[in-house]
Amino acid sequence: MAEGLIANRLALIGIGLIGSSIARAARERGLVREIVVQTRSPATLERAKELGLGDHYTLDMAEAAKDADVVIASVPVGASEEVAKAIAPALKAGAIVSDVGSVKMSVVRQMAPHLPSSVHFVPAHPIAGTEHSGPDAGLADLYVNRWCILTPLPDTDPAAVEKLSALWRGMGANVETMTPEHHDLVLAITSHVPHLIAYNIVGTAQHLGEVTKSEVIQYSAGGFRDFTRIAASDPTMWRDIFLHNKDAVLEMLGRFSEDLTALQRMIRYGDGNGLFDLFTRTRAIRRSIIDKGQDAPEADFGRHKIAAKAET
Ligand SMILES: NC(=O)c1ccc[n+]([C@@H]2O[C@H](COP(=O)([O-])OP(=O)(O)OC[C@H]3O[C@@H](n4cnc5c(N)ncnc54)[C@H](O)[C@@H]3O)[C@@H](O)[C@H]2O)c1
Ligand SMILES: O=C(O)C(=O)C[C@]1(C(=O)O)C=C[C@@H](O)C=C1
Repeated sequence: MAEGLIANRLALIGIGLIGSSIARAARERGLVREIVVQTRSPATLERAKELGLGDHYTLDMAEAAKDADVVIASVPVGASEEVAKAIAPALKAGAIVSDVGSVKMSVVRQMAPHLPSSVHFVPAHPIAGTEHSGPDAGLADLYVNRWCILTPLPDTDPAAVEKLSALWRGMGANVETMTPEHHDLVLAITSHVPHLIAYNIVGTAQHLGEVTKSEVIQYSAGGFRDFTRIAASDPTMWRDIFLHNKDAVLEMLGRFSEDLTALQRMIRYGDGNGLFDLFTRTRAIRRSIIDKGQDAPEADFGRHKIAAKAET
């Protein structure tokens, strides 16, 4: 295989923000020889063709998976089982099957039982995205210097894990491996709960606007705007994330609510020192995240801290 080439045929099931970013990055960096694009709507498939995202196009998942060395599902996590069932009969022996879902335990549960033992299943999650969706939203450099977490099962062939890692590294990502359980706990606090809070505060502001007939939304200042960018994210994707990472999200939300109540008390009882101390600590943490570069390889996922806390 030519230098830089990781696979001959890459099949992309789903060609939205994440799938089309993979297509663009893999093509631009010469990581695969051919790309097969699958999506369920003829209009999106036509758009993918216009954008030149692949070499072959189909609406049929099994047709796409046939003869592929690597198949990556980039669909809402709730559709994972449907994908596994559809592609399973068409997969060639030795193929790598992966995904990009924001939740990992549920994806493993949905997909693993349907995949033949002759293929290698290596679930993955690039920690990179935007609030936009669809094939036009993809970016060739979306994964550069971002983390991609792989959650292989204990009996997964290390060579397959290494091949998928090489593909993600080839797209510019830093690759980390962890268990699906640990992934779901970490992402609940770093990604899922923040999205829930953003969705919620926009809802609260809108409700307030309706009740008082004031202009809450119209005059929302920089803080609200910065804080709520992610509330514009895709409703299907986020509905599925919350339904499929229920336990970890509820665990982190419980902790968040307790901390919020503590803040509420400080305000109620005029505990200025308490507020000042907390804001001083959080400012230092937030600044260190920016200084380190959130996605730099040295950054720590805080996994030990979170795991230790969750076990208490
Ligand atoms: N958007 C992000 O920031 C981000 C980041 C990392 C991972 N992810 C994960 O990537 C996956 C795809 O997200 P995206 O942002 O590319 O979404 P998207 O909406 O841009 O694209 C979704 C694709 O999946 C297809 N699809 C939707 N429902 C389907 C179904 N029921 N059956 C088959 N195909 C279906 C759509 O036709 C489209 O091709 C999700 O699992 C999400 O959790 C998203
Ligand atoms: O930047 C954004 O818009 C994102 O929400 C990206 C983000 C995140 O929370 O960091 C969202 C979901 C993914 O699973 C991975 C990345």
